This record gives sequence, structure tokens and C-alpha cells, in this order.
Amino acid sequence: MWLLVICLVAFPLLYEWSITFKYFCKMAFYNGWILTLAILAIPICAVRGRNVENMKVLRFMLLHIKYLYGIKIEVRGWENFNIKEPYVVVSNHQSSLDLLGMMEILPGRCVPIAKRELMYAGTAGLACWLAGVIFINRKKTDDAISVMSEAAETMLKEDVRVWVFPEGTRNHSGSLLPFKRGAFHLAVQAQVPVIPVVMSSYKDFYSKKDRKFATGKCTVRILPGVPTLGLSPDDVPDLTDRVRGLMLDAFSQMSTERPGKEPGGIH
Ligand SMILES: CCCCCCCCCCCCCCCCC(=O)SCCNC(=O)CCNC(=O)[C@H](O)C(C)(C)COP(=O)(O)OP(=O)(O)OC[C@H]1O[C@@H](n2cnc3c(N)ncnc32)[C@H](O)[C@@H]1OP(=O)(O)O
Ligand SMILES: CCCCCCCC/C=C\CCCCCCCC(=O)OC[C@@H](O)COP(=O)(O)O
Repeated sequence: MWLLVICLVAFPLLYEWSITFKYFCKMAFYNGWILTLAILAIPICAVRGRNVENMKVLRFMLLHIKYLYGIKIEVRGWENFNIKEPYVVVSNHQSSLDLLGMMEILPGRCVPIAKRELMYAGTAGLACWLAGVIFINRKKTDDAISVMSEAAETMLKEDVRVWVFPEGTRNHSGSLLPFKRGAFHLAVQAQVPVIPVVMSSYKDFYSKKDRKFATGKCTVRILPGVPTLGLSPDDVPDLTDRVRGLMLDAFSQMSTERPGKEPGGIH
């Protein structure tokens, strides 16, 4: 009788504990493996010095991680990246796992904008710096804005694309936070299109809150570019709302799709 009670209490506890334990191990390995890969990437990148072409090195070194974690990534809308000129990519930001979706589709000569703290993340920070990642100080708005204005010039002069997470922070809520306007100011200043990218919710396989990390599938949708030619800074709020609306529609649509079922017309 007592044995039965102990089993009834212990098994669910052990089960819960093993899910949590698995989560922490998988997250620790994720960060540790990236830090280790960066040790290999640094000398390769250092040959060229700080250069956006080094982003290719990081991309190829990170592409296999999805297989280690059993995450299937399906990409739709590749054709929307077929633009020769620079553009600003904006995407939703759920977790550090976004790195996998980002590396899956990262276009050539494209650098992300990241918080300055990432520069101090040991070997990963140095690898990011060598690959030309643009660091901003979120605590100093003026500094951040001037770095982004510089980025607008660099985009045109050096033919560089920029990837921004307009939510400005990781968001586990299963929707989109209000967008900050920096990415849209950047696109208007450089007069280049904004290309929205939406990554489907990870909730089926990953949750920081529930400490869950299983295998699963994520869809990444590249939406058609939104032109900014002729727009002025006064149009930025409107542009921001329009792009967020498009992304929210795509995100909601992807969230209601049954996994594995492909809707007609979108590839
Ligand atoms: C093999 C080994 C590999 C190892 C390495 C592996 C890594 C590989 C590389 C991958 C790296 C990926 C890194 C991802 C990291 C992601 C992040 O860090 S997300 C966090 C940082 N990103 C952002 O914050 C971007 C979005 N934020 C913004 O756009 C913000 O607007 C801001 C420019 C940062 C300023 O923010 P804040 O200080 O909060 O101020 P706001 O209220 O937003 O703005 C104030 C005011 O200013 C206007 N404004 C904004 N930008 C401009 C501009 N460029 N020009 C003019 N005006 C601007 C804004 O509109 C506000 O005015 P308003 O009247 O209220 O509209
Ligand atoms: C010797 C120092 C060692 C430091 C160890 C740090 C461990 C970090 C290890 C690997 C870095 C992995 C790179 C992942 C890139 C994704 C970054 C990311 O997602 O940043 C979060 C940022 O967008 C928003 O931050 P907040 O949600 O506002 O917070």
C-alpha cells in the first residue's frame, strides 16, 4: 500500500524533474557548444579582420545545430529575398533559439543588430565582432540612434543588409510585442525595402516558462518586401504599424495551421 502511494507521488515528480533536467542540459549545451564553435571560428575570421563576409563562416558553423536538437525548419517565401540591393530584415524574437532560424535563411552580406552585452559574451562576442555584428547600447538612446544612422550609410556604401529584431527584446508571450521604430528609420534613411520574416511559435517544443525543450518543427516565412522609396521620417510610425500588421497576420495564420499541413499557394 505504502509502496503504491510512494510510486504514485514519485513517478510524476521524477517525470517533471526529468523534463526540467533535460531543459537545463539542452540549454547549457546550446550555449556551451556555441562558445566552443566560436573558438574555431575566431582564427578563421581573424584572417580577414572585421568583415561582414565572416558572417558566412559563422552561418556554416552553426547550421548543423538544428540536427543535434531535432528541430525541423521549413522555409517559405525564399523568392522574396531575390533582391540585389540592400534591405532591412525585421523578424520576431522569441528566444536565443532564433539563431537557428536566422542562420537557416541569412542572406549574403547581412549583419544583425545586437545588444552591446553580447559583445562581452566571451568567444561568441569576439566572433560576432569579427563578423561585423552591429552593437547598440540600449541604455543610451542617442548612441543607439547614431549607430543606426551610421549603419544606413554603410548599407549603401558597402552593399550591406541589416537584420533587426524590432521587438527589441526576447518575447515568449506567443505574440508580437509593440515594435520599436529604429529598423524602420534605418530603412527610410537608406531608402531600402523592409523584408519581414516571421518564425512560427516554438510553443509545441520549447518553453522557457515550463522548462520544456523537446524536438519539433518551426516554419520560417519570408514575406514580400515593403518599399520605402520616397518615404520620409514622418511616415515611419505608419510604416512600422503596417509591417507589424503583416507579421502579426502571418504569425496568427502559422499558429492555427496544423503541423505538417501546407496551405496552398505559399512556398
Ligand atoms: C560559430 C560561432 C558563432 C558564435 C556567435 C554566434 C552568434 C552569431 C551572430 C548572431 C547574433 C544575433 C544577435 C541577436 C541579438 C538580438 C538582440 O540583441 S535584440 C536587442 C537589440 N536590438 C534592438 O533593440 C533593435 C530594436 N530597437 C530599436 O529599434 C530602438 O528604437 C533603438 C534604436 C534601439 C532605440 O531604443 P530606445 O532607446 O528604447 O528608444 P525608442 O523609444 O525606441 O526610440 C526613441 C525615439 O527615437 C526614434 N528613433 C529610433 N531610431 C531612430 C533613428 N535611427 N533615427 C531617428 N530616430 C530614431 C524612435 O522612433 C523614438 O521616437 P518616437 O517619436 O517615439 O517614435
Ligand atoms: C567569459 C564570458 C562568458 C559569457 C558566457 C555567455 C554565454 C553566451 C553563449 C553563447 C552566446 C549565444 C549567442 C546567442 C545569440 C542570441 C542572442 C540573443 O538572443 O540575445 C538576446 C537579445 O536579443 C535580447 O536580450 P533580452 O531578451 O532583452 O535580454
